[in-house]
Amino acid sequence: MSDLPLAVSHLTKRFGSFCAVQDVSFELRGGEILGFLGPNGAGKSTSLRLALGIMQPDEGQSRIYGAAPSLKNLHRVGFLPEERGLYKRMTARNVIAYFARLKGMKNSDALTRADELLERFNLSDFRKTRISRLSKGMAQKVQILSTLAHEPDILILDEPFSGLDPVNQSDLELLIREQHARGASILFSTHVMEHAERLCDRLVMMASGRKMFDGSMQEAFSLLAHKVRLATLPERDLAAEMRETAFEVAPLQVEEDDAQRVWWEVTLPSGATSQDVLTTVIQKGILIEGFDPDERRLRDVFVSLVSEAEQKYGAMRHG
Ligand SMILES: Nc1ncnc2c1ncn2[C@@H]1O[C@H](COP(=O)(O)OP(=O)(O)OP(=O)(O)O)[C@@H](O)[C@H]1O
Repeated sequence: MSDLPLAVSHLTKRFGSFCAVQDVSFELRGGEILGFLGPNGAGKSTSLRLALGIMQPDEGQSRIYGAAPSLKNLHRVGFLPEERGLYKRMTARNVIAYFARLKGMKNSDALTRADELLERFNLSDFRKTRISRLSKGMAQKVQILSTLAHEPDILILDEPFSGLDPVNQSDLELLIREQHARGASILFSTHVMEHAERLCDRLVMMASGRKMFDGSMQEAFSLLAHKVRLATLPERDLAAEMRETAFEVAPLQVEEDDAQRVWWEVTLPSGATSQDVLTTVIQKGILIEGFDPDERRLRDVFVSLVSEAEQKYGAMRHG
């Protein structure tokens, strides 16, 4: 039996002539946090439903610890679906305990666990409040707690951050880290790159129904040209003076700034570091008046892959 918590291969799903998911393969490895990224309509939720056997693929297969999804192995999974919904007339405490019991916990243990989780996430005052009386964000927190109350080995969270305020988003990040620390393998989907940047070991990026990237955060960043910004005194023409080097330099701002500096953007060849740029500039006797190291963000990788997918595959998705 495979040790891989989740492995999907060549999943394809069509709705009529529309291809929601096309030949998608990826895996969730033991003990990792995997970010599942993609714009609206990319096929993330459909892929997760296919992965868990909630929906059947037209092609391809899914394996949870080496076996097709079944009641037996789904006990090891906590799934937060995209569509939220809890029994509105039940109290927060009972709803968490109910889901934990469904996944095999004893009633008394399930209630104790519900109390612990509600306390831990500042919802103790609401333990006897019906779901219908909770705010949307609170109800979502309760739903997330219901997903993980039975301490599953695998957590699959579809857009867990959406609809939460910044404080609750931080609480959720903490919760995900705690679940990771106890050994859970976690996959969460999001459009909010910052969460993925802070939490994930690896990323899978979807766009236009296809997998566009699968790799580490570092590998994602290496897809982008690495740039730094440098300021010089206005009399220096850094672009001209660096022409014979491996660095490509372009003026960033024609006007002098308040400190009478001009800014330049330097594109680094692969493997070069910010330090290499500084060394080269200093060796040329150019005074550096300002330095702004590259802040490559996942958002940039995302935008670039999404536009590539739309150009390549956008039209092919329909029929
Ligand atoms: N049951 C369905 N019938 C028809 N089309 C569907 C169905 N489910 C999903 N789709 C379509 O498949 C595409 C992918 O949807 P999916 O919900 O998987 O995307 P997503 O990446 O999760 O998007 P979002 O981030 O907006 O939730 C969308 O264009 C959607 O309209």
